[in-house]
Amino acid sequence: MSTENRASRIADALCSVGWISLATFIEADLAVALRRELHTLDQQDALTPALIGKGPRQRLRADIRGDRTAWLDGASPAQARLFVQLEALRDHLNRTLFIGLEDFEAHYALYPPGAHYQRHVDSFQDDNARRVSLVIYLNDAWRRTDGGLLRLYTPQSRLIDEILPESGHAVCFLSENFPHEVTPARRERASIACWFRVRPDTPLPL
Ligand SMILES: O=C(O)CCC(=O)C(=O)O
Ligand SMILES: [Fe+2]
Repeated sequence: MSTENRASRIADALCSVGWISLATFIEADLAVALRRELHTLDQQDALTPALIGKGPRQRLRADIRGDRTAWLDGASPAQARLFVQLEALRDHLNRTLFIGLEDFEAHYALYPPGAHYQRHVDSFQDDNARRVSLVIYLNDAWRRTDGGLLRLYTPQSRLIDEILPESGHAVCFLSENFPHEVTPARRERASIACWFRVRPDTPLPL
């Protein structure tokens, strides 16, 4: 599927049901290159325990989330390739949904065995700039028994789907509307989480 077709499937889903799970968001060789880079960063101790909250409220809570993360800057060849796709998606969503996504931020996340991420929504109490969440998975041959499932809920807390974090797969949803959690992983779990953002203090669409 072309980048344009993929983007239009995502746009259609976001404006109808508000979420989509995609079996192939990035090509297999790009997933391999990104996973290698993530492991190199880990070996260099460049990943830091993820914090929750924002600004002065930020704190470390391994009981809430146990992953280690590193922001992407788009500089390496693999990241540059990914950023072209993310930028094309941002542009497409803006042209079709008129949501004014100004930029995106993306981080690598590595969940060691035993780590999880409690149920949450991706926008902050005092900052709702994040409008679209996209998580891309980088793990080979993931089985349900490996845990580490993304459980996605409706705004009314009904379970919608459980997504396996299999290499190349992605899930995309409206950041404010869909609570979600990562169940405890039984093996190391690698991913990239991205958030497309509007300018701060933009009112929510009616
Ligand atoms: O890795 C996932 O499946 C979801 C991660 C997540 O919810 C987050 O980083 O906000
Ligand atoms: Fe999240």
